[in-house]
Amino acid sequence: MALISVDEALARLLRDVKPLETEAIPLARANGRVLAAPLFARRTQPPFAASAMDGYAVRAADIAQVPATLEIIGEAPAGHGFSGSVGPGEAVRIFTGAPVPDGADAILIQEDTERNGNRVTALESVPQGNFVRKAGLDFTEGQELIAAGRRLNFRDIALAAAMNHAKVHAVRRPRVAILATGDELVLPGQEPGPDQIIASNSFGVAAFVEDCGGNPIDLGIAADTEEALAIKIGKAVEEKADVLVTLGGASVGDHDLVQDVLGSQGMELAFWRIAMRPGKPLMAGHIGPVRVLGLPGNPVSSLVCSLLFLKPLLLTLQGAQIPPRTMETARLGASIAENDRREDYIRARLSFDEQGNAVVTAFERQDSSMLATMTAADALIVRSPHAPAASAGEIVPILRLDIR
Ligand SMILES: Nc1nc2c(c(=O)[nH]1)N[C@H]1C(S)=C(S)[C@@H](COP(=O)(O)OP(=O)(O)OC[C@H]3O[C@@H](n4cnc5c(N)ncnc54)[C@H](O)[C@@H]3O)O[C@H]1N2
Ligand code: MOO
Repeated sequence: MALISVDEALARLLRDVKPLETEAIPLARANGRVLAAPLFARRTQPPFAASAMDGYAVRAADIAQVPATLEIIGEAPAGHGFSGSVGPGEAVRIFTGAPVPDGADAILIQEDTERNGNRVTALESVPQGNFVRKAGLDFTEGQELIAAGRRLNFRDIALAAAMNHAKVHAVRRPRVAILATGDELVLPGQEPGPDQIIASNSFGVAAFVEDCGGNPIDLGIAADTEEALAIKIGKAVEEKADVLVTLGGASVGDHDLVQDVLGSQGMELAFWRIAMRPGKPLMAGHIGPVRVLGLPGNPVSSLVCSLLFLKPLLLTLQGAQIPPRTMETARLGASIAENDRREDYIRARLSFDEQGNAVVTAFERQDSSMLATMTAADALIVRSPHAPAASAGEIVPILRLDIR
């Protein structure tokens, strides 16, 4: 089978993927969730003209000539407006966030005054509207402020609260069953046999699923037998997973049985093997409603493929926009060789030169088993198929690893 391009693989993976059902959730649990419907302001903010500073509510005309002494007729702390009206020669002691009383048209900050009993002397003049936040400065009732499909972040949560939403409608989290495969694997904390290693991929992928708004379901480790694999794959269907991620056993070896067993469980294959490094043996398909993504076993391959394929799949299931693969560029810190036919994702360190330009330097060793390099990396340099050799200083696309 020929290798297909990353773009073609993504298109096949996402074909016919529809957003999951929606649910109402408390705002306090909405971080990272995708809005199912636009959010409209349920109130105007601020709801009244408010003071932006601690000081005195005055009539600007009264202090056009300074010094000018005014009579303090009351006080307005936040949460307790002054009910009277400020007349000529009068002022109200006011604090940040309090409603500006009728009659006043400016705030004089306390640093520019001298207080003497219930009189205050203005030492500076101020223009009308000084330090007054008009009603609706931030937003007005009915305004659409957060679009459907937005993955809520800390700023959105604050805004949704200010708009007076205690709950929001979000797409439910995708359920993602994760199955490690291989006789060589034991769980962290166990004592591996002489020919064994610790299973790392399922932990990394589960954390990544959470980062993408999904709920990981750990199916454990299946031994390299058809029976063991069939039981675990059946479990993913039983658990009503939206996605089944298998790890390893995707390549061409005699013990790479995953695809065969998935096939015997009714999987329809969307693609297998792509022109990408790392990640060549990537496979996708579906067993009825369960989307299957077969990630290669090499640890870095499983993580890079998660970034490039699992993330768009989980975002699409949640009705969210998929960001472009690369949005940034950097200058090469050292030359890189010409590329072959596979789109290459090169682990690299980011730094900044004296002018503040981002500089990206590839690690010398790029073996897809090296997790320590993956953690040391800040970004992946993205090399298109057959990209010519590039020298230090040339600008290349990068994919940052430190953003969620
Ligand atoms: N003759 C060929 N051999 C290989 C090819 C090929 O095209 N022809 N492709 C290579 C590439 S590229 C990759 S990537 C690997 C991936 O193969 P599999 O998906 O079948 O993965 P495994 O063989 O099961 O494992 C590969 C490697 O990763 C380790 N591993 C597996 N699962 C885990 C886990 N959960 N945690 C940590 N490490 C894991 C496993 O022990 C192996 O070392 O195939 C190449 N071979
Ligand atoms: O695709 Mo493999 O992932 O190059 O190591």
